[in-house]
Amino acid sequence: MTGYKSTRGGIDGRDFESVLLAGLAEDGGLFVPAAWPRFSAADLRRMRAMTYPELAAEVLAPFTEGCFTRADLLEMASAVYGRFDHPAVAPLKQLDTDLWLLELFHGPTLAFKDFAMQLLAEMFDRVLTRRGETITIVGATSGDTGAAAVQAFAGKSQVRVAMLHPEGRISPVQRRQMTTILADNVLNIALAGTFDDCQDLVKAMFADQPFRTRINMSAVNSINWARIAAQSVYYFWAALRLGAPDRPSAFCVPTGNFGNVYAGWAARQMGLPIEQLTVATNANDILARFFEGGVYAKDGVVPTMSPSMDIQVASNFERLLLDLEGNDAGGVRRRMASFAQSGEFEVDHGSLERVSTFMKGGSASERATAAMIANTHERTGELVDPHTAVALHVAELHMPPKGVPMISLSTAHPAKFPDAVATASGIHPALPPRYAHLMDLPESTVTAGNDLREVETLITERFSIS
Ligand SMILES: Cc1ncc(COP(=O)(O)O)c(C=O)c1O
Ligand SMILES: N[C@@H](CCOP(=O)(O)O)C(=O)O
Repeated sequence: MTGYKSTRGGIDGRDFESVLLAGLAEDGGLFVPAAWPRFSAADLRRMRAMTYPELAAEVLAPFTEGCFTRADLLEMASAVYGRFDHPAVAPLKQLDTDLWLLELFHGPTLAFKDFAMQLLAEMFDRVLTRRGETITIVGATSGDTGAAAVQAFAGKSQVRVAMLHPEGRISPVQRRQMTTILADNVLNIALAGTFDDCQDLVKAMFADQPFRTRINMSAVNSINWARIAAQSVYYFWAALRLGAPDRPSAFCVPTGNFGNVYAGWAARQMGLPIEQLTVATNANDILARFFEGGVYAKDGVVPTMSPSMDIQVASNFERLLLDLEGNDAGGVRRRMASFAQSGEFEVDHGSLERVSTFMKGGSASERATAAMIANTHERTGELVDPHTAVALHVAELHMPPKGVPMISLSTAHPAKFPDAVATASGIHPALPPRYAHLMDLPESTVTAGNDLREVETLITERFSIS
């Protein structure tokens, strides 16, 4: 059975159910599997014939042993991915000889977050019913996680959701996807600050043990291991469609919190032949700079047309760091302490060289992003959102050797960012009919300062938690 440990070394031997419920480890670290399950080439060949739900059950089964059986997973995944708008769930489109787009925006809230969030909602339902417990999910969003979480958990009797977003820094469509769902178990908080401030507050609430216990706090950001596991499935799906395990593939991933690209790293650890993972950032380029020089140094967050990636502190980077440090949790603790104190740390040259053999980084300026939206439409007829355009720009800079397909992840529907897309391409992307009235519906949000006590009080008062 796969057991879980914390990246900071304070916890070992946890099972999936407690990792799912806890979200963040009690020592401040992130949960990772103590050992990676491995799929052989024969296993991968067998997976080629599977539907998306079957594949999800196959990939996730080793991670959920003791909590969910393969049959449970298949039941949940069939329900979840049956709700997606596209029959292929995650369709692949060829843009050029070796360049492909993996569309991950056909779920209920039009972004890749639905892949994991919808499944997490099913998992929480079953576990909480079994245990007779109620939890409070506290999350931070730069737009898409919040929309996906509110949609997935609204109206659930054993879950309350408090979602913090940076006021004025997400698109109106993203905001309205959260704030127009007027459910008693949902609290939207518009925070005076950046996404990083929101995420810091969530971590501070986790560190406030009495508060954490009082509200029975949980997480659905990608700090929760279940998010990463569920997101790794579409890497298998895409690579298998393009010839894995007999042909390697490369991925380019628009990146902010490093969850999505870490899910690709997880797929590679499980035996999927991924030759290259490219980390694409916008002007908030802490990760791109890391891959250039091995220094991870925080800078101010600047607003861009790809707001979901306006992030400087990439939570999941800590998971990769543990692998780079050769599983030395002490090294992770020291680096994270240095980061907390001075806003930076450095890895040694050997680690950087090792990771650079298969991980590349790059960033796209606002001008390059807009040009990529326009060019892609002109060349291929595809209208892409700004996050997808960032990835396509960086993919062009780091194309793998000829014959290896580069799969660039398309993480959001262009209609979530209509102004940026229209300015770049001259075309106004339309929302699907089910969102026809989104811009007319009443909203519910409270505002808050960047203050731990203020936000904690908002949460306990709103949900009448004594
Ligand atoms: C549309 C979109 N693209 C890319 C990202 C970046 O993904 P990650 O935070 O997993 O790096 C996000 C935010 O998570 C997003 O919402
Ligand atoms: N871009 C994200 C930020 C949070 O990412 P997560 O994957 O850790 O939940 C968003 O859209 O909210």
